[in-house]
Amino acid sequence: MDAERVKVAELQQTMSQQIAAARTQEIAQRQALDHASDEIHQERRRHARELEEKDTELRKKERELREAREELRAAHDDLERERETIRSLKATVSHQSTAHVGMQTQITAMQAQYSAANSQVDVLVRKIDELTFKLEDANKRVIELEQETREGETLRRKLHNMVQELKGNIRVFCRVRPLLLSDVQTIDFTSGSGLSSPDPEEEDRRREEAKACIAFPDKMDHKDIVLSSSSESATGQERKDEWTFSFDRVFEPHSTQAEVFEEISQLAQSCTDGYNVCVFAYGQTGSGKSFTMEGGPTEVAAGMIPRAVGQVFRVAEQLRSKGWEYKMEGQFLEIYNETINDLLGKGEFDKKKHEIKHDSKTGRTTVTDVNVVPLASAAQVRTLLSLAQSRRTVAATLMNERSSRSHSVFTLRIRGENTLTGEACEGSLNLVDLAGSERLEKSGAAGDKDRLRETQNINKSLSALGDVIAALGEKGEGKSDKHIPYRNSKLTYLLQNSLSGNSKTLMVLNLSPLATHLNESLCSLRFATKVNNTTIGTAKKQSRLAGSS
Ligand SMILES: Nc1ncnc2c1ncn2[C@@H]1O[C@H](COP(=O)(O)OP(=O)(O)OP(=O)(O)O)[C@@H](O)[C@H]1O
Repeated sequence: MDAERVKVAELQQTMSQQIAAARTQEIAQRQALDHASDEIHQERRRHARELEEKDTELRKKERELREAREELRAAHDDLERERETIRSLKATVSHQSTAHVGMQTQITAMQAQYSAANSQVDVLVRKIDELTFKLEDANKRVIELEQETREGETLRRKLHNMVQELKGNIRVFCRVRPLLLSDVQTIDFTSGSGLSSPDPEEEDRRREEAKACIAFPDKMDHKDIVLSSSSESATGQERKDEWTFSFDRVFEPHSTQAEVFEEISQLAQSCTDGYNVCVFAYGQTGSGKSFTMEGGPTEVAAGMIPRAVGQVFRVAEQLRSKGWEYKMEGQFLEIYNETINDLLGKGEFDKKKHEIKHDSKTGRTTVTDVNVVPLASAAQVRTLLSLAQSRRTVAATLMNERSSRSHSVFTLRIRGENTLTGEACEGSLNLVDLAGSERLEKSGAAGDKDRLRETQNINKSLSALGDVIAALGEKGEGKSDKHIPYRNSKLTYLLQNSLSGNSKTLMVLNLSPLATHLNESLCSLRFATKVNNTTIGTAKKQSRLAGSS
């Protein structure tokens, strides 16, 4: 038992030792376990951390992958676009290549052209040289021709004046005006057969009856006019009378203002050559003097004054290229009852007393206290003319309700200087509308004191004009000491320098076509014939020609 007990005690001890050893081992193992558990825990934490890091990294990689994919897509798109651009560039390049080939061909062609043009240029340069040479030659010729033209112009002036002089210094034109409606009405009125007839045949018959028998037989040169009348003698026999007159030119009733002016234009031109030109319109009241000289308001109806003035301005302008510079001035006077009125004056009536002065040295005539207007254009002259027209003394007579009872004298003075040739000239153009030339009993003036005085004055001055012309004619025929009665009337005294010597005169005789005016027409024709037969100053003409430059 004790053995047992010792055994048990030994067992117990062994067991206790074992237990203690087991405990120590357990503690050790536990410690090892704790340690291992710690390590596991740490490992886990580390692993978790690593996992987390990996996760973060993964997410980062995924984001980067997404971004990379995005970029890839964008790059892909870019690439597509680039490809597209490249495709289009390739197309352009191929197009350009084609164009280039075309251009190359063109360049080759152009080069060929260029070299051809170059050869042409060479030819042209040679031609230009030749032309320059010719141009220099031509320029020299132009200068020579200009010189010749100037000399030709001087010669033309000489010849022009020679022709005018050969025609005679005083020329006479005769113009018969057409029958007017008012003429027929006047005849109707006096014959008492009613003022207007609706019957055209009756109208024609009356027109024929009203007309004087006037014929124009010279259809070539238009120089003759024949008046005829038939009457019954006391014994009942028919008596026929015929009168033939010849003038420088006869104008029939249908003649236009332009046709009349054509004949006068050369004469008007003389004043730009330094001559005094005088154009008179002569004839009984209502015969068409004012119509001839002033004319109507239209271009076609414009009379000799506006046409002559227009021509003078035109010629002056043309002569400018030949070195001529002209200055022009105008005056417009009226002689009424032997008194001078200034038609360009300011007031309603001209109350000033005007005197006529002649400068024997210069041959210039001036009238004191009258307006002399510098003229710059033909249009300005037209304005002056209408101003003067409104101021003219117009009085009624039996024969023409707008009868002008005064002489009107329009004077255009022209001074010219040639800067190239050194020539100078001074001329004047006098356009005179004479008062009606009818006799006393016809004008109905006999019963009216004022009209009687007017008519006497008109007749006095017209016969003074006739006397002056006749005396000038005698002087021209050799009576060098013949006295010329210029002072017998204001009209002749005013026109003294334009009627003699260095002057050219034209008288336009105006005739009425009416049978009732036949006697008056015959008187006018006889006066005009006397004037037409006058030749003035032949000797003077020659000396002027010889001396003129
Ligand atoms: N050639 C013509 N063509 C058309 N009408 C004309 C012509 N000549 C004159 N007449 C007309 O005859 C009328 C008288 O003419 P104008 O007034 O010119 O006469 P006049 O001789 O000047 O008269 P006065 O001596 O009274 O001034 C006017 O109505 C005018 O228009």
